This record gives sequence, structure tokens and C-alpha cells, in this order.
Amino acid sequence: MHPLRPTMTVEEALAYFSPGTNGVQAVYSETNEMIGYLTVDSIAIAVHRGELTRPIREFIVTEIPRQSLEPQFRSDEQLHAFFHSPLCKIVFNSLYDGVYITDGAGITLFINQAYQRITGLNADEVMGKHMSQLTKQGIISVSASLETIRTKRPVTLIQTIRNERKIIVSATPIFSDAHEILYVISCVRDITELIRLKHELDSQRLWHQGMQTDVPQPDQEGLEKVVLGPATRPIFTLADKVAKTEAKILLQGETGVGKSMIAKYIHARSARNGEIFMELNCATIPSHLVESELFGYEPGAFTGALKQGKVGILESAHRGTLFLDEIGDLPLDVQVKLLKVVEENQFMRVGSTQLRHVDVRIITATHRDLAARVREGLFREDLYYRLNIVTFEVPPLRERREEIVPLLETYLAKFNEKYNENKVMTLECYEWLTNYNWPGNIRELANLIERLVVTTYHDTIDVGDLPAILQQVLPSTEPASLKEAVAKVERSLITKALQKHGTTRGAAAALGISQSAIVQKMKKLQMRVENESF
Ligand SMILES: Nc1ncnc2c1ncn2[C@@H]1O[C@H](COP(=O)(O)OP(=O)(O)OP(=O)(O)O)[C@@H](O)[C@H]1O
Repeated sequence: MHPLRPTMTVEEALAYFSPGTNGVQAVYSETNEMIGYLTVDSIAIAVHRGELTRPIREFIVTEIPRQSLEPQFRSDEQLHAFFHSPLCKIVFNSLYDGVYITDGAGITLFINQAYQRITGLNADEVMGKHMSQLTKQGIISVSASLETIRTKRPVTLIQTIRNERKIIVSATPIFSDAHEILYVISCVRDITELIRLKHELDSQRLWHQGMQTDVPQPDQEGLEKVVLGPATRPIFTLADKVAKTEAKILLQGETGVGKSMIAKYIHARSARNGEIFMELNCATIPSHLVESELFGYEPGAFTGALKQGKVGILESAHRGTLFLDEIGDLPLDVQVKLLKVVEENQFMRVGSTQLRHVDVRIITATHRDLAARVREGLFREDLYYRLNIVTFEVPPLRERREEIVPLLETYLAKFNEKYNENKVMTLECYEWLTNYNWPGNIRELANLIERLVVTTYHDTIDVGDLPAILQQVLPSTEPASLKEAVAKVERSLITKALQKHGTTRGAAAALGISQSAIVQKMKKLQMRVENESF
């Protein structure tokens, strides 16, 4: 077990006072200096006062009282005796927070009076029952005790009681001498009201910020309703500015973050508004067809070609804007032809020797690191610099979480209207989705809401309606020690630098350390070091 830290809660510290351990435990600062002791007596006082969630720093003593040096529980039997004693019931019933105790197998042994008050459940409904039975019966949505038994770690999660009340449950394991879980003590707080207030506050704050901006509402441009949070507002402000120019724009960001929406917005705010906006995704058409799709072809230019030939997307976009998505996937030979368009506004159809003139604004986008593609020889450097006069880095949704709730609200309203429904989402569901990582970004969010509106039978969408992957309960992911936390940050910084710069040399330079230092660090962090080019 890791050392006790002053920021731990009393609840977390309970696990350190298992049978066979001393009634006194040293507490260490984040820099591993011993700063005092926590005794079983001070823990008992905290428990008695219902201060399970207070940091133990408030209960640290600098000298050890002599009686505390005696082991408090000499055996598992004494621990069992405590949990089955009337004293245990008196102590837990005196608490304001709810307490739920199961044995190491997950069978309910005790609930205190506060738990009954908070949840509306009475002892007869749960006593002697296995937690899985209670989830199956829909009495509780998920079980923190079972997660604790599975992971052998403290777990905190949000639980719904009979599909109504939301409570936050923190479960802590109590171990035997042999490190088996004997009991799980869960502390329970009602958060229904808390979530509602937080949710209201977040939404209001965000919309208020949105109102104060000078950015013209993209919706006014005939686009879909756009959510503008602190991370996207500057992007739209800059987009509005560069829209008035003919500068080439490169949009970078993961799939579904809104790159094509920004491209449409730039077109709508430019002098070309009213002319056509054309879009070509270079990754979705086979590479041998990209050239003819883009530039068109003459009659009989190749086998399978249309007799009358075909006008390419570039020509169709004359006077308008052409949005080339996934430009990083454009074959090298087509890049040469595109360079001519960018530099001279000229091109030739496939199978023709006649130069044609075209007036098109080109906006490009990619989820790839184009600079790295240039280094790898997969993207022409001259074209890269031509296309990349202004770059927009569009952050993934997980890095702009404050936009998640307004996005959920926007899409819920949109699909309610589309399907003539009147669905609402529970606060727990909002909370849950705010914590999800959204690898598919806003597109994934929009698709999920559409699916939920169409497939759910009831008017209230709850966590139980979410796909299984979204319902996974995560054990507390707090790093266990400062060292672990530092390692986590180092690992993430190195991974990001390697992804961006491609080589350990480049990554080391970006992080301000030598190449041998980065390689050594990677080995220490058990990261794969293959060769210089990683
Ligand atoms: N700020 C926003 N507010 C509301 N909806 C948004 C916002 N940004 C994007 N969307 C919506 O998210 C979906 C995906 O956006 P978009 O197609 O622009 O992403 P993308 O980055 O171009 O994805 P890809 O690279 O896969 O083509 C679209 O339905 C779009 O309307």
C-alpha cells in the first residue's frame, strides 16, 4: 500500500487501519517527508463526527499517544466482532451521511438510518441481498461495492436509486491480514440537487460568454446551430477575419471536430458567398480515381470513362470554394497538379493537353500531422507551404468539455424536432456524457443523440439507455503517488512529442532535453523505443 498523504480523505485512510496494522500510521508529504501521524483514535473521532470526506491533514498529530502504539485489531475475528457489534450500529447510525456495508462477497450486512433517509430504501429491501441482485431488480443502477471487490481499490461512482434519486457512492475495502477483502464500507451522499445546479450554472455561464462575443452567429449564415465555447470562439473569430481574404487555410484536427463546418463558415462569410461550396474527401475515393474526380477527364481518357468525358469538382467549384478534406491522403502525382492550380489557377483535365483556367478558393483539412508527412516524403513541401498560410488547430471535444452539455442540448432539441419527439435527458446522463472521452468528437455525439431519440421507448433518456461502452464504471483513476503522477505526465508528453515530431531527436528537442535523455526516460517508463525514427 502507498504511504498516507495529508490530502487523502478519512474514508480513504480507513483501509490503512486493517487488522494486524498498528493503531498509528505515519503520514508523508508529496515530497516524501514524514509530517506526522494518524491514529485510530483520531479516525474514530472523524467517523463519529461524520467527517469521512475531510482530508486527514486535519486529524494529523505530531506525537504518538502511547496507547495508540498498541495494535488495535489483532485478528480478523476482532474486526468481525466490531462489525457485528451494537457499537458499530450506534456509530454509523449517528452519521449524517449514508453508510452501506457489505461483506467481501458483496452481500449487504448493514445500512444506516441516513442511508434510508437519503435513498428511501428500507432495511428489509436490501439486507442479506447480494448487490448484483439489487442491480438486476433495478433498485440501484450500478454497485460501487462490487466494483471495489473486483478492483480491490476504492471506487467512487454515481448511482441511481429506482431510476430517480442520484447519489454519489464512495466504496472503500477493508482488508484482512491476508489482503482479502472482508468488508466494503460505502459512504453515500445525495447529489440530485447538486448536479442540477451545476448543470444549470455551466450552461448559463457558457451561453453568457457566447452572447458577449463579437463573432457573428454562424447560424445566421444558414449553417446548423453552432455551439461556441471558450475554445471554439477564437477559431470562429479568426475564421471570420480570414474569410474576407483569399488566404489559403489549413484546418487540422481529429475526425468529427468541426473542420468542414468551419470551412463552410469561411465560405459563407467570404465574398464568394452565394457561389458554390464543393467538398471532396481525398481519403474516401480510391487513389487512382482522385485525379479524374478532381480535374475531370476528356472523352475516352481511360477504360471505364464516360463517353462524353466529365467535368471535375475543381471546375464545378469555379468562382466558389473547394474544400479538400483529408488532403494528407492526396497521392503525390495529384499533388503536383494541385500545386499548379494553387500557384497559377491552371489545370488540365485527364487525357487533355489543354490548360484551363479556374477561379477557386481552396480550403484544406487533415487529421494527420502534415509536417511529419512532408518529412516522410509523402507530402510535397512546396504544396504544404502554399496551402498552409493560415492554420487552424481544432481541438478534440475532450479538450473542450465545457461545450459538451450545450452540444447535447442543441442536438437533443434538433432531433426532438426532426422526429417529433419530446425527450429529455436525466442529469446523471448529462454528467456521464460530460465525463466520456468522445473519440469520434461532435459527430459521435450527434449520432448518439439521434440514435437515443429514435430508439428509446420512454421520454426520459437515462444512463441505462446508453450503449454498453459508455456505461462502463471506472474505478478511481487518481494516481496513487506523486511518482506515478509524474510518470503519467512524462509518458503523455513524450508520446505527444513523438507523434508530432516523428523521431526521438525531434521530440527531445521540442521537450528541451537531449536525445539520450529521452531514450533513457522512455526505457524507464517502459515505453517502446524501436529506433531513432520511432
Ligand atoms: N461547434 C459546433 N457546434 C455544433 N455542431 C458542430 C460543431 N462543430 C461540428 N459540429 C457538427 O459535428 C459534425 C461533424 O463536424 P464536421 O463534419 O465539420 O467535422 P470534421 O472535422 O470535418 O470531420 P471529418 O474530418 O471526419 O470530416 C457535423 O454534424 C457538424 O455539424
